[in-house]
Amino acid sequence: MRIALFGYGRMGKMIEQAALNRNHTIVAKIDIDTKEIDFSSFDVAIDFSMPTAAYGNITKCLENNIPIISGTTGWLENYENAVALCKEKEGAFIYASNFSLGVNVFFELNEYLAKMMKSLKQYNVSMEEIHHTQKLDAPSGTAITLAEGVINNSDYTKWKLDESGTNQIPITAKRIEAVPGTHTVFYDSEIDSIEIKHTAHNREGFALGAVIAAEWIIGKKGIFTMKDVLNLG
Ligand SMILES: NC(=O)C1=CN([C@@H]2O[C@H](COP(=O)(O)OP(=O)(O)OC[C@H]3O[C@@H](n4cnc5c(N)ncnc54)[C@H](OP(=O)(O)O)[C@@H]3O)[C@@H](O)[C@H]2O)C=CC1
Ligand SMILES: O=C(O)C1=N[C@H](C(=O)O)C[C@H](O)C1
Repeated sequence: MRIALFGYGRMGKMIEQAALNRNHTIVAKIDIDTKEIDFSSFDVAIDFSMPTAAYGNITKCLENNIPIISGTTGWLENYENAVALCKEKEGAFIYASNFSLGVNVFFELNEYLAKMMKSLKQYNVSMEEIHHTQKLDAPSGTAITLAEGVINNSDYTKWKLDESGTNQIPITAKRIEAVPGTHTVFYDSEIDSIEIKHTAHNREGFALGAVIAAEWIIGKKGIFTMKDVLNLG
Protein backbone atom coordinates (compact mmCIF):
# COMPACT_ATOMS: atom_id res chain seq x y z
CA MET A 1 0.00 0.00 0.00
CA ARG A 2 1.29 3.48 -0.85
CA ILE A 3 0.67 5.83 2.06
CA ALA A 4 0.85 9.62 2.40
CA LEU A 5 1.41 10.97 5.90
CA PHE A 6 -0.22 14.32 6.68
CA GLY A 7 1.80 15.39 9.71
CA TYR A 8 5.24 13.98 10.46
CA GLY A 9 5.59 14.70 14.17
CA ARG A 10 5.59 12.22 17.07
CA MET A 11 2.74 10.16 15.59
CA GLY A 12 3.73 10.54 11.92
CA LYS A 13 7.12 9.01 12.72
CA MET A 14 5.58 6.14 14.72
CA ILE A 15 3.12 5.43 11.90
CA GLU A 16 5.95 5.37 9.36
CA GLN A 17 7.66 2.66 11.41
CA ALA A 18 4.44 0.63 11.84
CA ALA A 19 3.71 0.90 8.10
CA LEU A 20 7.24 -0.17 7.08
CA ASN A 21 6.99 -3.14 9.47
CA ARG A 22 3.87 -4.22 7.57
CA ASN A 23 5.60 -3.84 4.17
CA HIS A 24 3.89 -0.61 3.09
CA THR A 25 5.59 2.34 1.40
CA ILE A 26 5.52 5.93 2.62
CA VAL A 27 5.44 8.02 -0.57
CA ALA A 28 4.81 11.46 0.92
CA LYS A 29 5.29 13.31 4.21
CA ILE A 30 3.13 16.39 4.03
CA ASP A 31 3.37 19.37 6.35
CA ILE A 32 2.20 22.97 6.39
CA ASP A 33 4.98 24.01 3.95
CA THR A 34 4.18 21.38 1.29
CA LYS A 35 3.35 23.30 -1.90
CA GLU A 36 2.14 20.55 -4.21
CA ILE A 37 0.70 17.13 -3.51
CA ASP A 38 0.64 14.41 -6.19
CA PHE A 39 -2.59 12.64 -5.22
CA SER A 40 -2.03 9.98 -7.90
CA SER A 41 1.07 8.73 -6.06
CA PHE A 42 -0.67 7.17 -3.03
CA ASP A 43 -3.58 4.83 -2.22
CA VAL A 44 -4.49 6.17 1.21
CA ALA A 45 -3.70 9.13 3.48
CA ILE A 46 -3.16 9.14 7.25
CA ASP A 47 -3.56 12.48 9.01
CA PHE A 48 -2.02 13.05 12.45
CA SER A 49 -1.41 16.77 12.19
CA MET A 50 -2.83 19.64 14.21
CA PRO A 51 -6.31 20.75 15.28
CA THR A 52 -6.09 23.74 12.91
CA ALA A 53 -4.87 21.64 9.95
CA ALA A 54 -6.85 18.39 10.07
CA TYR A 55 -10.09 19.50 8.41
CA GLY A 56 -8.22 21.10 5.47
CA ASN A 57 -6.17 17.93 4.98
CA ILE A 58 -9.27 15.72 5.12
CA THR A 59 -11.06 17.97 2.62
CA LYS A 60 -8.14 17.85 0.15
CA CYS A 61 -8.04 14.06 0.28
CA LEU A 62 -11.80 13.60 -0.18
CA GLU A 63 -11.81 16.06 -3.09
CA ASN A 64 -9.04 14.04 -4.73
CA ASN A 65 -10.74 10.68 -4.16
CA ILE A 66 -8.22 9.48 -1.57
CA PRO A 67 -9.42 7.41 1.41
CA ILE A 68 -8.45 9.25 4.57
CA ILE A 69 -7.74 8.08 8.10
CA SER A 70 -7.64 10.89 10.65
CA GLY A 71 -6.41 10.64 14.22
CA THR A 72 -5.98 14.35 14.81
CA THR A 73 -8.05 15.60 17.74
CA GLY A 74 -9.46 19.05 18.51
CA TRP A 75 -11.13 19.77 15.14
CA LEU A 76 -14.54 18.14 15.70
CA GLU A 77 -16.56 21.32 15.18
CA ASN A 78 -16.04 20.45 11.47
CA TYR A 79 -16.70 16.71 11.74
CA GLU A 80 -20.23 16.89 10.25
CA ASN A 81 -18.88 18.97 7.31
CA ALA A 82 -16.30 16.26 6.65
CA VAL A 83 -19.03 13.61 6.76
CA ALA A 84 -21.17 15.63 4.30
CA LEU A 85 -18.24 16.05 1.90
CA CYS A 86 -17.40 12.36 2.12
CA LYS A 87 -20.99 11.48 1.20
CA GLU A 88 -21.06 14.01 -1.64
CA LYS A 89 -17.80 12.69 -3.11
CA GLU A 90 -18.65 9.04 -2.35
CA GLY A 91 -15.34 8.81 -0.57
CA ALA A 92 -14.02 6.85 2.40
CA PHE A 93 -13.21 8.35 5.79
CA ILE A 94 -12.40 7.22 9.32
CA TYR A 95 -11.89 9.51 12.29
CA ALA A 96 -11.01 7.95 15.62
CA SER A 97 -10.06 9.84 18.76
CA ASN A 98 -7.93 6.82 19.61
CA PHE A 99 -6.74 4.05 17.27
CA SER A 100 -5.37 1.65 19.89
CA LEU A 101 -7.02 -1.74 20.32
CA GLY A 102 -6.92 -1.39 24.11
CA VAL A 103 -8.74 1.95 24.15
CA ASN A 104 -11.38 0.67 21.74
CA VAL A 105 -12.04 -2.25 24.11
CA PHE A 106 -12.11 0.33 26.93
CA PHE A 107 -14.74 2.35 25.01
CA GLU A 108 -16.98 -0.74 24.94
CA LEU A 109 -16.40 -1.39 28.65
CA ASN A 110 -17.23 2.25 29.43
CA GLU A 111 -20.59 2.01 27.62
CA TYR A 112 -21.43 -1.29 29.33
CA LEU A 113 -20.62 0.19 32.75
CA ALA A 114 -22.65 3.34 32.00
CA LYS A 115 -25.71 1.18 31.20
CA MET A 116 -25.32 -0.71 34.49
CA MET A 117 -24.88 2.50 36.51
CA LYS A 118 -27.77 4.37 34.87
CA SER A 119 -30.32 3.55 37.58
CA LEU A 120 -27.83 3.86 40.50
CA LYS A 121 -28.35 7.54 41.21
CA GLN A 122 -26.11 7.54 44.32
CA TYR A 123 -23.04 7.44 42.03
CA ASN A 124 -21.63 10.54 40.30
CA VAL A 125 -19.49 10.06 37.19
CA SER A 126 -16.33 12.03 36.43
CA MET A 127 -13.31 11.57 34.16
CA GLU A 128 -9.62 12.34 34.16
CA GLU A 129 -7.18 12.38 31.27
CA ILE A 130 -3.40 12.80 31.58
CA HIS A 131 -1.15 13.64 28.61
CA HIS A 132 2.30 15.02 27.82
CA THR A 133 2.85 18.77 28.08
CA GLN A 134 3.04 19.28 24.28
CA LYS A 135 -0.60 18.36 23.78
CA LEU A 136 -2.53 21.26 22.20
CA ASP A 137 -6.14 20.32 22.98
CA ALA A 138 -8.05 19.64 26.21
CA PRO A 139 -9.90 17.57 27.06
CA SER A 140 -8.41 14.83 24.91
CA GLY A 141 -10.40 13.40 22.02
CA THR A 142 -10.45 10.07 23.86
CA ALA A 143 -11.98 11.70 26.96
CA ILE A 144 -14.66 13.27 24.75
CA THR A 145 -15.47 9.87 23.21
CA LEU A 146 -15.67 8.36 26.72
CA ALA A 147 -18.01 11.16 27.84
CA GLU A 148 -20.19 10.64 24.76
CA GLY A 149 -20.27 6.92 25.57
CA VAL A 150 -21.69 7.71 29.02
CA ILE A 151 -24.10 10.38 27.70
CA ASN A 152 -25.53 7.93 25.13
CA ASN A 153 -26.19 5.33 27.83
CA SER A 154 -27.31 7.35 30.88
CA ASP A 155 -29.19 10.45 32.01
CA TYR A 156 -26.07 12.63 31.69
CA THR A 157 -26.55 15.17 28.91
CA LYS A 158 -23.21 17.00 28.56
CA TRP A 159 -19.56 17.14 29.61
CA LYS A 160 -17.50 20.11 30.75
CA LEU A 161 -13.83 20.70 31.45
CA ASP A 162 -13.21 21.04 35.21
CA GLU A 163 -16.83 21.78 36.07
CA SER A 164 -19.53 19.62 37.61
CA GLY A 165 -23.23 20.46 37.38
CA THR A 166 -26.62 18.85 36.96
CA ASN A 167 -26.45 15.97 34.45
CA GLN A 168 -22.95 17.15 33.51
CA ILE A 169 -19.79 15.04 33.42
CA PRO A 170 -16.74 16.93 34.75
CA ILE A 171 -13.50 16.11 32.91
CA THR A 172 -10.13 16.95 34.46
CA ALA A 173 -7.18 17.34 32.05
CA LYS A 174 -3.67 17.03 33.53
CA ARG A 175 -0.46 17.67 31.64
CA ILE A 176 2.64 15.78 32.82
CA GLU A 177 5.91 15.47 30.89
CA ALA A 178 6.11 12.46 28.53
CA VAL A 179 2.79 10.76 29.44
CA PRO A 180 1.48 9.10 26.21
CA GLY A 181 -2.15 9.02 27.42
CA THR A 182 -4.01 7.85 30.56
CA HIS A 183 -7.80 7.90 30.89
CA THR A 184 -9.89 7.09 33.98
CA VAL A 185 -13.66 7.00 34.44
CA PHE A 186 -14.81 7.29 38.07
CA TYR A 187 -18.14 6.52 39.69
CA ASP A 188 -18.20 7.88 43.26
CA SER A 189 -20.80 7.49 46.01
CA GLU A 190 -20.69 8.26 49.73
CA ILE A 191 -20.02 4.57 50.36
CA ASP A 192 -17.56 3.53 47.70
CA SER A 193 -15.93 4.23 44.33
CA ILE A 194 -15.62 2.31 41.09
CA GLU A 195 -13.03 3.25 38.47
CA ILE A 196 -11.95 1.94 35.09
CA LYS A 197 -8.64 3.06 33.66
CA HIS A 198 -6.63 2.72 30.45
CA THR A 199 -2.91 3.52 30.44
CA ALA A 200 -0.96 3.74 27.19
CA HIS A 201 2.68 2.76 27.86
CA ASN A 202 3.84 4.23 24.52
CA ARG A 203 2.41 5.38 21.14
CA GLU A 204 2.83 2.04 19.33
CA GLY A 205 -0.82 1.01 19.75
CA PHE A 206 -2.09 4.29 18.22
CA ALA A 207 0.24 3.92 15.23
CA LEU A 208 -0.48 0.25 14.57
CA GLY A 209 -4.24 0.89 14.79
CA ALA A 210 -4.00 3.71 12.24
CA VAL A 211 -2.12 1.50 9.77
CA ILE A 212 -4.63 -1.35 10.27
CA ALA A 213 -7.45 1.15 9.59
CA ALA A 214 -5.67 2.28 6.39
CA GLU A 215 -5.35 -1.33 5.20
CA TRP A 216 -9.02 -1.97 6.02
CA ILE A 217 -10.45 1.07 4.22
CA ILE A 218 -8.95 0.33 0.80
CA GLY A 219 -11.76 -0.48 -1.65
CA LYS A 220 -14.51 0.72 0.73
CA LYS A 221 -16.78 3.77 0.48
CA GLY A 222 -18.44 5.47 3.44
CA ILE A 223 -17.85 6.90 6.89
CA PHE A 224 -16.53 4.36 9.37
CA THR A 225 -15.21 4.09 12.92
CA MET A 226 -12.62 1.90 14.63
CA LYS A 227 -15.50 -0.23 15.88
CA ASP A 228 -16.12 -1.22 12.24
CA VAL A 229 -12.42 -1.87 11.65
CA LEU A 230 -11.90 -3.98 14.78
CA ASN A 231 -15.29 -5.70 14.58
CA LEU A 232 -15.90 -5.05 18.29
CA GLY A 233 -19.18 -5.21 20.15
N1 LIG B 1 -6.29 9.20 17.41
C1 LIG B 1 -5.20 8.73 18.05
O1 LIG B 1 -5.06 7.51 18.28
C2 LIG B 1 -4.14 9.69 18.44
C3 LIG B 1 -4.28 11.00 18.13
N2 LIG B 1 -3.27 11.88 18.37
C4 LIG B 1 -3.48 13.23 17.85
O2 LIG B 1 -2.71 13.36 16.66
C5 LIG B 1 -2.30 14.71 16.49
C6 LIG B 1 -0.81 14.77 16.27
O3 LIG B 1 -0.16 14.34 17.43
P1 LIG B 1 1.44 14.36 17.52
O4 LIG B 1 2.04 13.60 16.38
O5 LIG B 1 1.76 13.97 18.90
O6 LIG B 1 1.72 15.90 17.32
P2 LIG B 1 3.06 16.61 16.75
O7 LIG B 1 2.96 18.05 17.12
O8 LIG B 1 4.25 15.84 17.15
O9 LIG B 1 2.91 16.46 15.17
C7 LIG B 1 2.02 17.21 14.40
C8 LIG B 1 2.69 17.50 13.10
O10 LIG B 1 1.77 18.10 12.19
C9 LIG B 1 2.51 19.08 11.44
N3 LIG B 1 1.64 20.01 10.78
C10 LIG B 1 1.33 21.30 11.11
N4 LIG B 1 0.49 21.82 10.19
C11 LIG B 1 0.28 20.86 9.26
C12 LIG B 1 -0.48 20.81 8.05
N5 LIG B 1 -1.19 21.85 7.62
N6 LIG B 1 -0.47 19.64 7.35
C13 LIG B 1 0.24 18.57 7.78
N7 LIG B 1 1.00 18.59 8.90
C14 LIG B 1 0.99 19.71 9.62
C15 LIG B 1 3.44 19.68 12.46
O11 LIG B 1 4.50 20.33 11.81
P3 LIG B 1 5.27 21.56 12.57
O12 LIG B 1 5.86 20.95 13.80
O13 LIG B 1 6.26 21.97 11.54
O14 LIG B 1 4.22 22.56 12.87
C16 LIG B 1 3.89 18.44 13.24
O15 LIG B 1 5.01 17.84 12.66
C17 LIG B 1 -2.82 15.44 17.73
O16 LIG B 1 -4.05 16.06 17.41
C18 LIG B 1 -3.04 14.34 18.75
O17 LIG B 1 -4.04 14.66 19.70
C19 LIG B 1 -2.12 11.50 18.95
C20 LIG B 1 -1.92 10.21 19.32
C21 LIG B 1 -2.93 9.19 19.10
O1 LIG C 1 -2.16 14.04 21.82
C1 LIG C 1 -1.92 12.86 22.16
O2 LIG C 1 -0.78 12.47 22.45
C2 LIG C 1 -3.04 11.90 22.16
N1 LIG C 1 -4.17 12.29 21.67
C3 LIG C 1 -5.36 11.52 21.53
C4 LIG C 1 -6.48 12.14 22.31
O3 LIG C 1 -6.61 13.38 22.30
O4 LIG C 1 -7.28 11.41 22.90
C5 LIG C 1 -5.14 10.06 21.78
C6 LIG C 1 -4.08 9.70 22.78
O5 LIG C 1 -4.62 9.79 24.06
C7 LIG C 1 -2.81 10.52 22.64
